Amino acid sequence: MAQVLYMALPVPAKPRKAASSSSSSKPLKLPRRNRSTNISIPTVKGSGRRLLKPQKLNLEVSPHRAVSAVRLMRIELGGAFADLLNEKGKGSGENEMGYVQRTLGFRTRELSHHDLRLVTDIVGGTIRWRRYLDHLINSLCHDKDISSMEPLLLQILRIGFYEVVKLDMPPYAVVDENVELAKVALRPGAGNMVNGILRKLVALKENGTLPLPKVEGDDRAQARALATLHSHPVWMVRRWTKYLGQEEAIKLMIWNNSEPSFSLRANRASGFSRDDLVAQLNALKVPHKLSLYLDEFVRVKTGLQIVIHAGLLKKGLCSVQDESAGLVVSVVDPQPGETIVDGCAAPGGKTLYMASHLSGQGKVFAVDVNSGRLRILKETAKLHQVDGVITAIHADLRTLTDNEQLKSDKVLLDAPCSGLGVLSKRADLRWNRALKDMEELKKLQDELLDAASKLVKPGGVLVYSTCSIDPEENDDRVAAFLVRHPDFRIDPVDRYVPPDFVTSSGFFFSNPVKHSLDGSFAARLVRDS
Ligand SMILES: C[S@@+](CC[C@H](N)C(=O)[O-])C[C@H]1O[C@@H](n2cnc3c(N)ncnc32)[C@H](O)[C@@H]1O
Repeated sequence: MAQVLYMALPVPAKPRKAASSSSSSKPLKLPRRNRSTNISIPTVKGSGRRLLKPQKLNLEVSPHRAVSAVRLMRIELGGAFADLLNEKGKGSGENEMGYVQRTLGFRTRELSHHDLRLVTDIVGGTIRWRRYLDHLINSLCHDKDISSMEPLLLQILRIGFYEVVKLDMPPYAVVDENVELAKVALRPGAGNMVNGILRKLVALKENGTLPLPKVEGDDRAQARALATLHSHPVWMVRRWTKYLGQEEAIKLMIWNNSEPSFSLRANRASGFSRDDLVAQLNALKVPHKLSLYLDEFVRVKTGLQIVIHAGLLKKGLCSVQDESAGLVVSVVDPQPGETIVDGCAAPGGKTLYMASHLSGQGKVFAVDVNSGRLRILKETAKLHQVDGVITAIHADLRTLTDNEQLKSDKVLLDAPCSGLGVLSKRADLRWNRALKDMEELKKLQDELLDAASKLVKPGGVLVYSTCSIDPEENDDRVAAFLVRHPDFRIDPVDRYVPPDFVTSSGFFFSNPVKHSLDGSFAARLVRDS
């Protein structure tokens, strides 16, 4: 009965062993004990209680490390999206326990909100720093090539290395906990190996002799060293060094590796003002700052989990939306009574914001080729009480060019892009992009621009936007478009966004390093009457 109660109530964290900042030369001894137990876990389903079949419950392994290791494996092997927001639902702690059970062979206690926060930090950080961590692991495992290492063992090592080197956690606790995880989830020998390697790392760190590369030699060698030191793919370092210079490229990588901050947009279509949002954030004790640029936006550095758990998003009172995305909508400048095509609309961040500007008069045609993402858009539109002005269209934009009914005052093309402007929020993205993607993306962007232009009424406006900082996806696409479509001209955006965001060509550009926002781009193009 005591164990049943244990599952039903929030469980206090396992008492930590005394942390030590010095690394003793003695091998770390782990107490021999029975680490798992078979118990029945009662769950409440609907109105009746249902007894699940007995599950192996492990009370010794730290739950957030076990969940982090399994999530990292899923992301790397299965390509699962790094759900850094950790909303309840798919990818959340609750569902994840099933993956833990299947992967490790045991469950841990359920995750508390604090555990979920730790999972988010560890998973995000370990992914961001993967190249750097792997370099260190490789250097310390002379006899083992990490590409042939068991996937779970590698993830446990990465977590331990990240905690020691980047989180500066007490080494004793990190070694002890990760050794425990490796022993229980793999075998005692794996625990011994983790023990030996982590202890070597701790010693090197304390002596200030981590084996890191020097930035020297020719351009290629320097790019390789920087790529390791700042944990990015070499091709990105080379590209940014070419476009921005080495100093700015380094600043950008430092930004991409920093903890992301988020903005919230109060949904005025639900009658919820920014003052209302601020009052709620004060009540929840979530630190925040008003946006300097947009009336409905508030910046939140920490405490997003609290906002999510308080249900503000689920009630449609606000959205998580970066100010840079809000400023793209400012470039569109939606007005009541207008018809607007959002050509690549899902999951709908900009559609919903544009719709909220229409005050119930006008129409947004939200087109997207991805039915799943479009479904999310439709559901959120209802929640945000703007579904009356939104018509969702499941189609490839390139097939809609002859549709007279869609000819609109304004067309927004928020094109599929590399996402190189949002790497601080999308920790996994840098490893999922390749240089060859850029060529395919540019071709798609040109085709979509051509298609979008056919839906603009004479005298109407086409806004082309991306969440990329790469000139080849931004300025260059616009320049190529204007050559193909001499009936369009640039309308400088200085009437729509603060001067700090206006480029010399009259485009909108948010620079992550300069503005502390996601990187995004928008060009406003007017069609001849
Ligand atoms: C950058 S995302 C759009 C984000 C969206 N505007 C927002 O603010 O939430 C690009 C979208 O383009 C869609 N897409 C890609 N190719 C498309 C095509 N040929 N026709 C229509 N939509 C397309 C993708 O499914 C994806 O949802």
